[in-house]
This record gives sequence, C-alpha cells and structure tokens, in this order.
Amino acid sequence: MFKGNKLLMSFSYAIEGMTHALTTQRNMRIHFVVALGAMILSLVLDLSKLEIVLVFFSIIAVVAAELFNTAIEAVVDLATSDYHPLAKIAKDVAAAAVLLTAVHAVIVGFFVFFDKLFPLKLRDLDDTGEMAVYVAFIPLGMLVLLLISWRAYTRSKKQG
Ligand SMILES: Nc1ncnc2c1ncn2[C@@H]1O[C@H](COP(=O)(O)OP(=O)(O)OP(=O)(O)O)[C@@H](O)[C@H]1O
Repeated sequence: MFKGNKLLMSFSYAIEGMTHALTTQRNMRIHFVVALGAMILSLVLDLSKLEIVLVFFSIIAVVAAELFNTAIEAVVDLATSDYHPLAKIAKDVAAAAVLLTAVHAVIVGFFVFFDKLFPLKLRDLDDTGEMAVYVAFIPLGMLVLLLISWRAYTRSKKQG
C-alpha cells in the first residue's frame, strides 16, 4: 500500500474511533456541547492569542482523556465480564484522568472568560489585523466538532 494511503487509512480509523466514542459515551457528548459553547465564547469575546490556545488545549485534553477512557473500558470489557478488582482499578483510574482534565478546563474557562464577561468585552470581528488569522482557527474547530457530531448522529440513526 502507498504510504499516503496508509496515512489516510490511519486518519480514517482515528475519525472512526472518535465517532464511536461520541455515539456510545454520554460524557463525550457533554464534552462536545461544552466545547462548542467555549468556542462560540472564544469567537465573540475579546480573547488574546494565548487565551485562545489555552481554551483549545483544554478542550483537546478533555476529549483525548475521554477517548483513552473509552479505549480502556473496551479493553477491560474484552478481558473480563466478571467483577475483578483490577478491572475496577483500570476503569476508575481512567475515569479519574477525565475528571482531572475536566477540572482543569473549568479552571481555565473561569480565568479566561470571567473578566471578558463581567464587564462584557466583545471582539471586534471587523478587525483584519494580526489576530484575524488566529481567530480563523475557532470556526475551523467548530466545523470539526460539527462534522464529527453529524457523522455520529447518522451512524446512530443507521444502527437504530
Ligand atoms: N469488570 C468489572 N469489575 C469491577 N468493577 C467494574 C467492572 N466493570 C465496571 N466496574 C466498575 O463500575 C464502574 C462503571 O463501569 P462502566 O463500565 O459502566 O463504566 P462507566 O464509567 O459507567 O462508563 P460509561 O458509562 O461511560 O460507559 C467502573 O468505574 C468500575 O468502578
């Protein structure tokens, strides 16, 4: 197989994994909704370059931790359907990692958004200066979330 094809395939498997997690994990759906909200706020509020990076990094950390959690749950369920103390440890530790990233995201959200909301400091979207390039990443991020959500939605419809 061509190297390019292989790369494309691994990319498609990764999207498949993300779709699976979104279809089966309620928490992942909550993360996506919160992430979309945070991106909308990042677009309309007057965030700096560093603040946008912090918000995106927090979103990615939570989603990545939830993906690892889903993978660990699948491996544990594959290994045993019986109660096992090690299975409990594996699942509980993975859940703790997600919780930690979510707490981190809440702290970042508070530090970044609070003083832009009270008092309200809106972004000047007509500003075509240096910030425009960085702000363009926000709708791109929203588009990615929406595309994966649409894929998960059509997948779950198909499965009934
Ligand atoms: N095979 C098992 N042996 C021992 N404890 C388990 C086992 N499977 C699950 N548990 C316990 O039950 C909890 C919930 O497990 P479950 O597989 O339902 O995951 P979950 O956290 O509810 O994830 P989700 O609802 O996102 O699939 C685990 O955190 C763990 O404490």
